[in-house]
Amino acid sequence: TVSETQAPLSDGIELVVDALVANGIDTVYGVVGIPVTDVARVAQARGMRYIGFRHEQSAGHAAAAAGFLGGRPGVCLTVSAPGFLNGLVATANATTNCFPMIQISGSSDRAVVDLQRGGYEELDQLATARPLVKAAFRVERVEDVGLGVARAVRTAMSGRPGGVYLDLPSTTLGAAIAADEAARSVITVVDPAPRQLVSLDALNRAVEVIESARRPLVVIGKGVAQARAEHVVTELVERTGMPFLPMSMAKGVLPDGHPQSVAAARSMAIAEADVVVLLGARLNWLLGHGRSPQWAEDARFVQVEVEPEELDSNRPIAAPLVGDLVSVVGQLATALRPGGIRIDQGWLDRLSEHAARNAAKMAARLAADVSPMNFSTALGAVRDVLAAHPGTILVNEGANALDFARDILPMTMPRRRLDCGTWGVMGVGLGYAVAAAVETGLPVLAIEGDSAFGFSGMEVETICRYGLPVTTVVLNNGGIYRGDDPSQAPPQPAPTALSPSARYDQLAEAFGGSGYHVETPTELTKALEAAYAEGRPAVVNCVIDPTAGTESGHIGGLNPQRAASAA
Ligand SMILES: Cc1ncc(Cc2csc(CCOP(=O)(O)OP(=O)(O)O)c2C)c(N)n1
Ligand SMILES: [Mg+2]
Repeated sequence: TVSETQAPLSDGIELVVDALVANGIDTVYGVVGIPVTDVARVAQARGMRYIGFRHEQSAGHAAAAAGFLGGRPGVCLTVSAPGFLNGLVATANATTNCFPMIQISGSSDRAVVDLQRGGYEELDQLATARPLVKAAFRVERVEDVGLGVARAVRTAMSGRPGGVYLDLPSTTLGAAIAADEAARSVITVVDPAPRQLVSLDALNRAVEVIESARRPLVVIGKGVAQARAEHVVTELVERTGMPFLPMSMAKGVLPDGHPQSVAAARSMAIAEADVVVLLGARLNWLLGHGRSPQWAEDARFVQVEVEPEELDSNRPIAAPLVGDLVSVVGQLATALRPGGIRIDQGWLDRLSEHAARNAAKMAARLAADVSPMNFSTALGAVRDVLAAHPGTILVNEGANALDFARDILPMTMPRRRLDCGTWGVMGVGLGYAVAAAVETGLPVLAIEGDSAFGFSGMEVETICRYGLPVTTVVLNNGGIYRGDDPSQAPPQPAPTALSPSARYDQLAEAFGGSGYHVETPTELTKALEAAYAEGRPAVVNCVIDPTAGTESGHIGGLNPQRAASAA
């Protein structure tokens, strides 16, 4: 309360909300509790959306997805210690994925924590977060809250985007400050991700390398989707005629059906390319570290990358271009002369023939009349429904559920696919789905392995509580990778086993959503069409042949190669 004479007061809780609003943040994803519940209340009172989750990891994944989709940091709000730790997985994953997000967490009284006196939810959260995120800041003084938020916004967005941790002790949140001083302390960040162009020397070097190519290949990474660089990348690809390969979350930057896409001939394109142009794509494990035999020993790499230290991480980069993708790809597209690259037409023809053969083999698998369904026949039905709803945002996780869906479900627009990403994290699904629906208002289709679904399954209640247009399809093969793994010690279930007759559809019904249990492609098609027509929360329990999967999907080779047991 304010007496007649006293100047109006604000406090840390009001101030953190003022600072978020001043920086264009309109949504907070979180789980409330001590000491942040009033932050969520004040956010709502200020006209922001607060989306309350069942687990902080999903709230954090939602904030990360909001950052990827929305072009400004997503914000996750967590309570101290265990809530902070639950959210930290998502902030670390956002950092690995280069998605801009801020995890704001309450923390316990420093005076007690630093003397380890056994305080409530005692943990040095700043020290815990620092090694796992792009940057971590703590605000001790209430007058610095605006500065802390501004630093978090700029750090999350600039250079290589990532996850930033902002620690707000309960004492800071509760501290009073004169309202006029509070207003003056708020900082609105100007141009959080400034343009960065390359020098003429660097540009000419890259032009020389690219124009020397006979078998060039453009690899489009999710950084292009994140940077909203689809227009300049389309110009570069179509002006030069170079074939391109999209990484999974870059699908749709150019439509998957584009004549220059060589996704269906990926291995051949990678093995035979003599000049590789990496656009917002890192030569990490997802690209075999750029090593032979997957890649040609003498291939030369041009890399457009905002983080200089990424260059040469796996292969020497013949022409490094350090800057932001929109600026640098625009410079490159202009500098490359039409017809300046003499691409080997015979190579292009062989790639097209190979891609057409692979596409025909896939089409046969999708149309196979088998029962029970397998991944191909189920996803063949999904593919046809998705084609009728091109604006859909697709969320996808699992092992086989991921690998088959990535190859079978084409994307035609950028930022319409969200999946396990660079870290291969299970548990992103429903958090990503919530953010996709909240941020875009578009229909969301989550294609989930049954194990992957379980990591965030309770968020079905969140989806139902907000009435979001999210349809979750559980590809239920009764296990992690497959459902027929023999147990080493019956009657114990095998380590990979899940309930073979689980009815995930009934979870939706428990919270007022629609549930569908399907065993054929026709039933799956009908369920999806009904869910789209309703535009409300739905879970489709899709029975898949338990023998249909392979251990670890396409990356089984990463498991330990056990020489002893092979002997
Ligand atoms: C946080 C975390 N914990 C465990 C794992 C290890 C894993 C990789 S893929 C996967 C699930 C595979 O089963 P699912 O039923 O979803 O898919 P399918 O192959 O179609 O049967 C697990 C548990 C990862 N990557 N992340
Ligand atoms: Mg499974």
